[in-house]
Amino acid sequence: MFGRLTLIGIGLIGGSIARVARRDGLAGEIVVSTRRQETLDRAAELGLGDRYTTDMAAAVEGADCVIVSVPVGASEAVAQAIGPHLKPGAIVSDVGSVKADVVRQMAPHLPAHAHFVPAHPVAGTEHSGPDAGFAELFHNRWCILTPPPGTDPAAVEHLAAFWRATGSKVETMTPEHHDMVLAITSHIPHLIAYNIVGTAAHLEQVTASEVIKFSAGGFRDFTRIAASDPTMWRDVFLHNKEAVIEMLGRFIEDLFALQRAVRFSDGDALFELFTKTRAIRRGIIDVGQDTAAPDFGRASAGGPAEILAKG
Ligand SMILES: NC(=O)C1=CN([C@@H]2O[C@H](COP(=O)(O)OP(=O)(O)OC[C@H]3O[C@@H](n4cnc5c(N)ncnc54)[C@H](O)[C@@H]3O)[C@@H](O)[C@H]2O)C=CC1
Ligand SMILES: O=C(O)C(=O)Cc1ccc(O)cc1
Repeated sequence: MFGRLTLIGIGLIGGSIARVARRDGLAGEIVVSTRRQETLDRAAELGLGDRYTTDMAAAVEGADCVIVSVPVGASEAVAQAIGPHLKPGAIVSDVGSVKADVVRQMAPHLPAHAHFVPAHPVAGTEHSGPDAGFAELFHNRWCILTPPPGTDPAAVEHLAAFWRATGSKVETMTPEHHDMVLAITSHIPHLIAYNIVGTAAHLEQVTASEVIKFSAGGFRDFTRIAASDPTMWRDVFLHNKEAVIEMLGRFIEDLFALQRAVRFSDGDALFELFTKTRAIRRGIIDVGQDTAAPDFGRASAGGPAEILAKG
């Protein structure tokens, strides 16, 4: 796929790209670069690359493709460091969970002779660091590309082919649309998990040991998500503010409608909503993962507030 692939940042995502690229021969040479020597040493122990350096400028020299896998708040500093050293025709990409702000941070520092194709593999776990990666992470998961208008179609197709070779399914959209969709499907679920675990931890009448002891499946699932990396998630919320606030507004409206239904014992409204949400889950399991990318324009047509308002 690429002669020389440079990975800047070698945590869960960079480490998973390294593993699948190595396993399936997707790159002639893998150069690994990260900020801290300790992380680089660990990556070397794990055999994730062919060459290792903390000097990002040196790491990208002669690279055919550079993939930046760092917390989104660090994107600008990385682009600044690597921009002047990219070879003509190099593809530069990232894996950030936020797209519009990453484009704003990186694009001004990249030379016109490189091709910038931002990407987001929608695949991950609550773990982080080079040990957390695994080659199968991207298998049958979506990877969203958000190339700026005018990007060389051949470069977009080259990166798309790389992601397909990792096992991903590829979809292209604008960064703004990406950020709105991911705000509701990923960012707000994480915010809710952080919030509910925080609320439980602050309860005065319930001890911490009771929270653990009596946590049913639902709460346990939230604690897994709330164990996600604090730096990464702080950066997601700082850099996708507008979309998160917009979607959070809708979420809060719907939550108030649900509170009202509980207060007034409106069993019919609750039953109707829960029936619809069950069908949505079954739809995801039956077809969603394997066929089309989710269409959130359609899904927003009959939200909880509308269903509950009718009841
Ligand atoms: N964790 C997940 O489930 C997913 C994460 N992402 C995105 O991938 C990116 C990387 O996330 P992970 O691999 O999970 O994180 P991680 O914490 O496992 O790895 C981050 C890497 O970036 C390096 N790094 C940290 N700060 C840096 C800085 N200021 N300058 C240069 N390098 C720095 C670290 O040394 C490490 O190698 C993030 O932008 C995140 O939004 C995308 C999909 C899923
Ligand atoms: O662990 C989970 O449940 C996730 O949701 C993983 C994840 C985190 C961030 C992303 O941008 C994509 C996927």
